[in-house]
Amino acid sequence: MVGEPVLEVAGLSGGYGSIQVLFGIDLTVGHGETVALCGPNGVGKSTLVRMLAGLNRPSAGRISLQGNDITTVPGPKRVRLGMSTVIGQQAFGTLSVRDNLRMHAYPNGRHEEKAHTAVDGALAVFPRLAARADQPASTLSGGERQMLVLAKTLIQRPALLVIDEFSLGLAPVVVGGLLELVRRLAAVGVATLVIEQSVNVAMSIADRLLFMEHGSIIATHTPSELRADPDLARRLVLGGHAA
Ligand SMILES: Nc1ncnc2c1ncn2[C@@H]1O[C@H](COP(=O)(O)OP(=O)(O)OP(=O)(O)O)[C@@H](O)[C@H]1O
Repeated sequence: MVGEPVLEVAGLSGGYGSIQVLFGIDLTVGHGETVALCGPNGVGKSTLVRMLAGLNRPSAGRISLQGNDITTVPGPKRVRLGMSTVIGQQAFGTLSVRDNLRMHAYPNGRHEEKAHTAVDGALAVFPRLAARADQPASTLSGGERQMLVLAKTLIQRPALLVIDEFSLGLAPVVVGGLLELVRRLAAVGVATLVIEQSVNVAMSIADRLLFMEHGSIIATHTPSELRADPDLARRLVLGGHAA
């Protein structure tokens, strides 16, 4: 790991009512580190993200953010403590791209001039968004909407960024641009946890890949370990379906 953990999850369990989905998840993400969580459909990746975001309560275990126990802290307060969660491509459709970004620039007592600079800085990273700055967010394509969500995180500068379904449904060229942004965020110290179906995409971005099966993390590997043993990656991705 690079540096001290920004996110520390210990023994996290839980699910939906009487249905248990997660069974004792342990993981850490360090300062400037990018960790990818991979695994077949239905193993509990999104459930874990929902618990990190404060949308679902775990039945057991602990979540710490920068040394603070946030297990029972409500979602909005987690944002104030430095966690930014990207779940779906949320945006306010009727507002323009620029106004969507402005909404994230005003909190934390920033004055207007600083907010403008933050918005312009985020738009400069995404020329496609800059060209559409005055268009309603509802008119953006899926990839452009993902860019908008990530541009917001550039403004927020979270300590921890959690991205669900990082590349789902996006063209490779768009994914390439998003990978570049996550690398930039890592370079300025942001800890990132990405949920990613494609092991190839995960290997191109992550320092470590965690593989889940049936609500547990069953393996942790670096990209170089996986490149050295392509069969290992295949077995982990296929999970219980491997021959
Ligand atoms: N609201 C819910 N109520 C009951 N069960 C749910 C609910 N949401 C998800 N589940 C179940 O929890 C399990 C884990 O789902 P989850 O969405 O976390 O998996 P995932 O690993 O993110 O899958 P995918 O890659 O397909 O998105 C699945 O069996 C799913 O059917």
